[in-house]
Amino acid sequence: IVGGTDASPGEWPWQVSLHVKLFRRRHHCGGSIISNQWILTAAHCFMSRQNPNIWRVYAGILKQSEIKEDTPFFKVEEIIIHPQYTYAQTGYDIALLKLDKPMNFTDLQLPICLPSKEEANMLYTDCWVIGWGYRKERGLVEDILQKVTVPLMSKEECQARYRKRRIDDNVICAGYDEGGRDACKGDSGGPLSCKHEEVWYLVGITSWGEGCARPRQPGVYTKVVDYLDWILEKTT
Ligand SMILES: Cc1c(O)cccc1C(=O)Nc1cccc2ccc(C(=N)N)cc12
Repeated sequence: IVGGTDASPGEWPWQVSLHVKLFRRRHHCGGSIISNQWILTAAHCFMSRQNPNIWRVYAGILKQSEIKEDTPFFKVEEIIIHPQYTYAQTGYDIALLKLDKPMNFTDLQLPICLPSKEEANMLYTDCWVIGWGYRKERGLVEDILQKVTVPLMSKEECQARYRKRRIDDNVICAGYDEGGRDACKGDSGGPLSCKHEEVWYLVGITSWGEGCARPRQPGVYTKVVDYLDWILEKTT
């Protein structure tokens, strides 16, 4: 996250850290708890790493330094990548992780609501993106979970910013024309959470952007409401 601030314990209880147990600095992606056995994340997190056995899901943590050899984690029973995914810039950047066993909800690990189809065109005005990703383009994984508020923008405005690309219908863009505040590498798969009438909704999944926090280069997020049928088909 570029231009953010430290999150507080229990502020974002649906955020998880996806680790690959092969490398040293192991946080690879974020994800969101949507039920006691399912995590929603980005498909691009799993390119070249689709073997469920190498992944570990850490929930209820605020700092990466809390994770030691004996810190409990959830194993992944199944990785379901959207069948139309090829790479982040062309959309369908969404994946589901089935945990090997249901988690117990606590104050530090709770699900976030999926948006409803009736609210598909809702203009959310209180949206935040979070993660342990880079603070700048040539950065490192952060220790303390970061948060930053970002305004949503229309698809037309987003397409105007990314003239060289076709902006997929099923994405949401968010960011500031002046730049400075955005998600970045390592935040991928994490939630774009929006609060509406005291309830938090999983509106987007951090997917890509040209660099990070550059002027007129907004963050691009998978538009979760457009995948409700796919999510329900796979998780029920
Ligand atoms: C390609 C690249 C790097 O190698 C290092 C840092 C950023 C980038 C990059 O161009 N964009 C990105 C690469 C991977 C995940 C990203 C997630 C979000 C954003 C965002 N701006 N909202 C940019 C990303």
